[in-house]
Amino acid sequence: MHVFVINSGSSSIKYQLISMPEEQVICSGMVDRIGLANSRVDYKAKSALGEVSRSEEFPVADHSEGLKAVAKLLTDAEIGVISDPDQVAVVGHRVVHGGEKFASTQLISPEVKSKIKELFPLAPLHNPANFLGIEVAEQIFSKAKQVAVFDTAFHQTQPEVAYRMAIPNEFYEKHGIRNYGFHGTSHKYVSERAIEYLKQSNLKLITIHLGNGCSMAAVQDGKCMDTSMGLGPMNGLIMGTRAGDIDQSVIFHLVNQLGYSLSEVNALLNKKSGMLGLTGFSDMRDIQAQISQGNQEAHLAYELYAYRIKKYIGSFTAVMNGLDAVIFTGGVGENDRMTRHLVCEQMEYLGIQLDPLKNEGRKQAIQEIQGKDSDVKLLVISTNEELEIAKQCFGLLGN
Ligand SMILES: Nc1ncnc2c1ncn2[C@@H]1O[C@H](COP(=O)(O)OP(=O)(O)O)[C@@H](O)[C@H]1O
Ligand SMILES: CC(=O)OP(=O)(O)O
Ligand SMILES: [Mg+2]
Repeated sequence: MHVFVINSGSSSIKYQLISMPEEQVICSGMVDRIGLANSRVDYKAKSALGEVSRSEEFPVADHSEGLKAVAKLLTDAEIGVISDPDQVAVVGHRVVHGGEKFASTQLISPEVKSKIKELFPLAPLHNPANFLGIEVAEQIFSKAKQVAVFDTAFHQTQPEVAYRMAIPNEFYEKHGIRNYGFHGTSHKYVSERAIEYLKQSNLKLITIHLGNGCSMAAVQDGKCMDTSMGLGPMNGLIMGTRAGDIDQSVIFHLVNQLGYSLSEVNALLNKKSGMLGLTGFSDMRDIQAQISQGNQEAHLAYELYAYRIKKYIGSFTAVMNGLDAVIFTGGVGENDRMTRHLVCEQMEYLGIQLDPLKNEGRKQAIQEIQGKDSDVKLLVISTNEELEIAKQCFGLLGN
């Protein structure tokens, strides 16, 4: 069964065509910088001739054009992997916010679509792009079943003490204001890999997903017990461009004293803060380069970033009354040894001790980086949200 997985972001589309249940990636790629003059379409496929790839730069006005460009590559006479879009049986969509309505993967119907639309205000950077991806895919892959896999679903096992907020009850009861949590597909995927690898299911795990957006989850016996993001994907950890936890008074101060409008505050906290606000760069590789040039602000930003993660490790360990393993994942978690080093230093009290040599380089898909005296396993595991989405689709429709 061919599953085409689409992960639509605000300005990008990541995609993979995966043959299930073999879990074989037939092709993969990304459309980046949608809406700009220098958009880029990347495509990589395995064919009888070996690996083929193509990268093109041309203006891609919107998600519809982006997906059409991808469909053209999929069916290209020379480097394509299918002859007709109808060969795709299922399209799996990452949908960031599923609210309380969706605790599991859904076959997309008009009702599911209208619910996803209702949730736009809760994830304004993500759900509209996800919705657009669904509408365009329905046109291009018109014979395929469309499936939604929600970032929030894995976190629906959180107990009430973790997800309720101390505001009047009616805001929860009438308006669904509570903590939801995001990146659930990634937290689920890496926690399951860790459970398989450690050959034990009753484990207390902390999964740390560090990409552009960053979040952590406390996972006990395979179930999410708490997570660092809340109503929307803004709070918790410091991220590429998002501030994460801040004192709410900052918002009132910005509005009442500094004359900001609410939409300016929103843009400030979502798009201009985090590592970008602290250093002028959102990509950790650029910030690393600044540190090597002696930039003190860049160094301080790294310390803030790691300090926030340490605080969540402490609180999640308290929540679970113990800790067996910490898992680093996402572009930063998988590649940035300095982040892992700063997070793990001076954590002996919690049984965490990093081996600096093992932390240096990545040799295995699942790499252990703890020292010999560490009570807690420290694992670096590559996330694969696309594969997890394909698995969910196969689970729903495979038989
Ligand atoms: N070799 C590396 N060293 C340090 N950071 C890296 C490296 N490669 C990628 N990153 C970081 O990973 C981030 C992207 O992570 P990713 O999980 O792909 O993000 P997302 O899926 O949220 O777009 C980049 O912005 C960069 O900060
Ligand atoms: C939910 C979220 O923050 O997603 P991303 O990291 O893809 O921006
Ligand atoms: Mg991501």
